[in-house]
Amino acid sequence: MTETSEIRVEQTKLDELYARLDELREETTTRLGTVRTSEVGGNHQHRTERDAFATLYEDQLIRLDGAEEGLCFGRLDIVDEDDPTYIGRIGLTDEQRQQILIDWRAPAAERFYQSTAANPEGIARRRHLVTANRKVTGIEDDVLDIDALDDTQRSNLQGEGALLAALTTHRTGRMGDIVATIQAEQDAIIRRPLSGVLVVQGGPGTGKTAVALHRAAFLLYRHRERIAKSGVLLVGPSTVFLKYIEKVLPSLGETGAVLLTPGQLYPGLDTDAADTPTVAEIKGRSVMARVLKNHIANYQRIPDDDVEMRVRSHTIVLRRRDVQSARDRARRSGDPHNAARTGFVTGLLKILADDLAREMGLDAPGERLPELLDDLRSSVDVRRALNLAWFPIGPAAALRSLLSRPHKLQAAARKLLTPAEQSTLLDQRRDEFTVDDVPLLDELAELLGSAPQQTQARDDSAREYAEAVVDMTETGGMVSAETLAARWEEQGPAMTLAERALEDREWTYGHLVVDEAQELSPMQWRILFRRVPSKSATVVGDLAQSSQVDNARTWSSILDEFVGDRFALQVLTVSYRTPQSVMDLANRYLHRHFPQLELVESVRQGGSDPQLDSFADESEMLAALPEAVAAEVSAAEGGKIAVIADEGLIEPIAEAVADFDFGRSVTGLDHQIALITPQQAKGLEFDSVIIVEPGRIARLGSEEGVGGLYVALTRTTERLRVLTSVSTELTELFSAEAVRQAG
Ligand SMILES: Nc1ncnc2c1ncn2[C@@H]1O[C@H](COP(=O)(O)OP(=O)(O)OP(=O)(O)O)[C@@H](O)[C@H]1O
Repeated sequence: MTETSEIRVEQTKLDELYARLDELREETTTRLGTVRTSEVGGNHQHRTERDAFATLYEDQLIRLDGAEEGLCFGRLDIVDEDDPTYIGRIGLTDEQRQQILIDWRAPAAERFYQSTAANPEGIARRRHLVTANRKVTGIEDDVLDIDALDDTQRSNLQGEGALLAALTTHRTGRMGDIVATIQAEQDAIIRRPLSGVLVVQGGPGTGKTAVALHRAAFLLYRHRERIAKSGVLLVGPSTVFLKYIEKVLPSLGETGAVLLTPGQLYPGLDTDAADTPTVAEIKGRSVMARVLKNHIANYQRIPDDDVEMRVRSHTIVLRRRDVQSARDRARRSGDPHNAARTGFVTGLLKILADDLAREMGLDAPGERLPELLDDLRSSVDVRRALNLAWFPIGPAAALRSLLSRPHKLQAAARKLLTPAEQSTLLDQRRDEFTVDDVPLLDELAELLGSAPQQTQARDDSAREYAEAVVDMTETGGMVSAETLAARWEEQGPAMTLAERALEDREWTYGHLVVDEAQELSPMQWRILFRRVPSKSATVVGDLAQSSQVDNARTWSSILDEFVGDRFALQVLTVSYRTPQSVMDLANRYLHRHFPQLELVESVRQGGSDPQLDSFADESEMLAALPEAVAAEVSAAEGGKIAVIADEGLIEPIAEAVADFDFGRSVTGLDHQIALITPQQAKGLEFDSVIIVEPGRIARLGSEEGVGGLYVALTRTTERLRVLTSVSTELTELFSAEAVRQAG
């Protein structure tokens, strides 16, 4: 058979699958219509069931719609089986309940990704189908067991490299799924068991994010009953990054994940404000947990002497020893500060009521107890004395007080932070909360108990974000009728998984996925494991891209405090993004600073050489920028371009490129050109990248700078251009490159 006739065969199969998809859509739409128009009213149970079914059908429809593009992408010819098996985005059965398409996550699909010529696992041939708009446009075959193929089959081998085809398409500003071309080493990670901590270390572009997202989809599918109710928490470095990846899970039919940045982990707060690296480092240390504990304990104080208090016209005494025993009892309860205060205050009020009764000439309070308690409560002296002894406070106020009052910080941090470190924290304090305050607030909320008023009121941006997540999650989470009914019972119909999770500081998720995990501080790990007490987690990152690159840092040293050595480590070494020519330059740069870190090989051999443009000074460089951008726009042929520069240069660059279709930060993803900092560039990729003034990014070789420049160097899928007005270490590497090439 020729390629065209092979394509015809596959087209017939594809037509059959799409026909079934259409049929199921129609059936589900009819069912949904019937449920929706069924008699309104009925008792609560009926309403609950009806709504549960409506949601089920809506979810089903979304799943079916989501499978429209690329419904079927693979075929397996299994030795000794007459009919081939087809693999797709979802599973389908025909009217007789015969399986006609296997979901990529089902056990039966494993061999599609795992089998190799060395270990064919009973597969004679694996076929990738390239499709567009319900048409088969290409076929690629891997023959895994040549002996198992007959002569005709052997002569019909064809293919254009589905993987390379996928890799060389233009970037769209949003990450897509890789379900058709998952590689065996990636698949092995995706399908690992749910429990325990799995760390995936890999250089830039090795598919860590892709693997983490497909693993989340896999776990939601395979362990739906265990984790769909609680959901998956996915934490990424920035809102730009979350926007970049937000479509992957819905495209896989899964929306049971809540996507947050570290600045959004505390309900009511949504911040990307950053501290200086020195302050962030101190705030991130695990010893801060002890500082905070001491700080709260300091709000439980025994007075130096007995305290005289006026209650109406009487004088009573709050005895020091009574305060001490009430405090000890309250502490022994193990309740958080604000909850334990109730027991503390009640105990003391009883004693004071006895005293007051005696002052009034009564033997005991007796029936007048409520009246006496009212008197005590309305006494300013009593309120002040009890508050001084056990001060009710919320997390935000407690943190502000710790970071702004030297004596409070000193009292809490004695022997834990040096006087110089304490001064650093006090000197650098800011009005707004920062990303590194988030775990401190959460820790305080844990120590204090009930949510404080001031953090319940969400500010507008937080609400908007929550709504965006809710919009996304509401639609496709595969919620069972039972779950939905339970949810209705408890919360009413308006609460979706994401909404509840975002509102509730004590919400616990079924699985945690952390991307760019090398960036997290010990305090951030504490908040994450508090959200996922089962410690079922997929942690992906690259130590080399860290803003705190340091030769001694390993995943063991990062996780030791939380899970000891109980984590599995998988390493990915092949980059699917950056061409080898650019990777060589990035490797060389990295190796200079961190010779122990593993170098990355690229799947894309060759590629155009990175280009360096040197200028006499910064203004000359900025003047030349529009021409460089124009050249990249034309070379990218409609693809995406990033201009990456240090924060301080963003404004002048924005002026220089004002005539182009560009956007800054998160809006950059919706324009042809994104103007971003290395921090914002984390995890993203573009067809072409222009780095402006690498010396400013590298900041004289500071650890943060090296990681940042390495990130910037590895964002391109095609072309890299560097503009500089000062000679730097990177410039030297360019000449080395040229020499190497000349040789
Ligand atoms: N098996 C695959 N098939 C097709 N494309 C793939 C595959 N694996 C990875 N890619 C693509 O390679 C690119 C890099 O992947 P990804 O962003 O997941 O890498 P990463 O390791 O997270 O990178 P970084 O550390 O730089 O953030 C993406 O465009 C991704 O879609």
